[in-house]
Amino acid sequence: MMTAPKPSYSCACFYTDNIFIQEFHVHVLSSQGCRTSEQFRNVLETIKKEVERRRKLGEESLHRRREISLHYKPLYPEVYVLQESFLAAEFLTAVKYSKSPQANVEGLLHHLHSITDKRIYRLPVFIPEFCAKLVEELENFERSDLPKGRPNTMNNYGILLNELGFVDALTAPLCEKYIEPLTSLLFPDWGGGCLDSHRAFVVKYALQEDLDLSCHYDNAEVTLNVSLGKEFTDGNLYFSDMKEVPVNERTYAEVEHITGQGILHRGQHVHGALPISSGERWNLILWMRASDVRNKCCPMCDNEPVLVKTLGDGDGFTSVREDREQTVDICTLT
Ligand SMILES: O=C(O)CCC(=O)C(=O)O
Ligand SMILES: [Fe+2]
Repeated sequence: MMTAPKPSYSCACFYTDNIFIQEFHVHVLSSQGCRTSEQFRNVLETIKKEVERRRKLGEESLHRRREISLHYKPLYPEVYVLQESFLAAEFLTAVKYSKSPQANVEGLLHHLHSITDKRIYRLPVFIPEFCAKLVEELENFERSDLPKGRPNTMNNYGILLNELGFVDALTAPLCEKYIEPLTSLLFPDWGGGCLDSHRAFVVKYALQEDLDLSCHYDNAEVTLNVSLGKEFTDGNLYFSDMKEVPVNERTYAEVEHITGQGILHRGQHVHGALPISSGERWNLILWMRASDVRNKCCPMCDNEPVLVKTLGDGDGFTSVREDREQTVDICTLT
């Protein structure tokens, strides 16, 4: 029996809510108002443009992917295929422990560094040589005149790794074989044991470009953020609390970047990044999704998702009913 490729879905709130207004460094819902009519008009215009951009996102991404696969010549083809030699020894030990029959969270915590009591964990992930090569590869791509998809409206200089072909042989096996054993112990209550898709991108900060990242939560159940270098000062991450904690009750913890080391946190943990004051900062971000969790409650609007079929990768929602219909259609044809 043949099955068609699985359709992708976003929640309808992607086309109405959580739109970042650069001028005020805030995310707004389409229904929120402003103080002056001029502000309101500007905000409306920004929202209109952003909604338009989001609607075309899937199609444009597929177009870029095709162009890149036809015309881009990688500098280091080997960085697209995960090898254990890219991974830090401490990471491999933590993964091995997590896969062992006696593994439990207390035991795993001996292999990680807990940052405060906020369920934020640091551990070495990549060896520095791999980080340097990956950044060089991405710089090479940046120099090409091929089209580039940016991660989101808060980040204008990062790169979407799926468009370059990094998912199948690098980030997917990294998530499935190495990260999930850890997250299933650390975040079982957030789908850490049933992560089934992810969005992979790099963020880049430099003096004439983006310097910092406003406070936000991710469209993810669990996030891994790995520092890739290069040389920079400041730019620490900061974490407050889960998004449901009232703003006046939130406390903040700052987290430094160390090349090759990753920070694992819950996607709904509110966080941001302070401005760098010199150099260039690159980080690999994996927004990992669990359809079991998000199918019940969309992490961006906190409602049961209203599924909208999208081109491209979608946001990790699945539809049991549609998938069944999809299989039936093809069977009828063959
Ligand atoms: O700047 C960073 O390293 C954080 C990036 C981040 O939080 C995100 O893209 O979701
Ligand atoms: Fe984030």
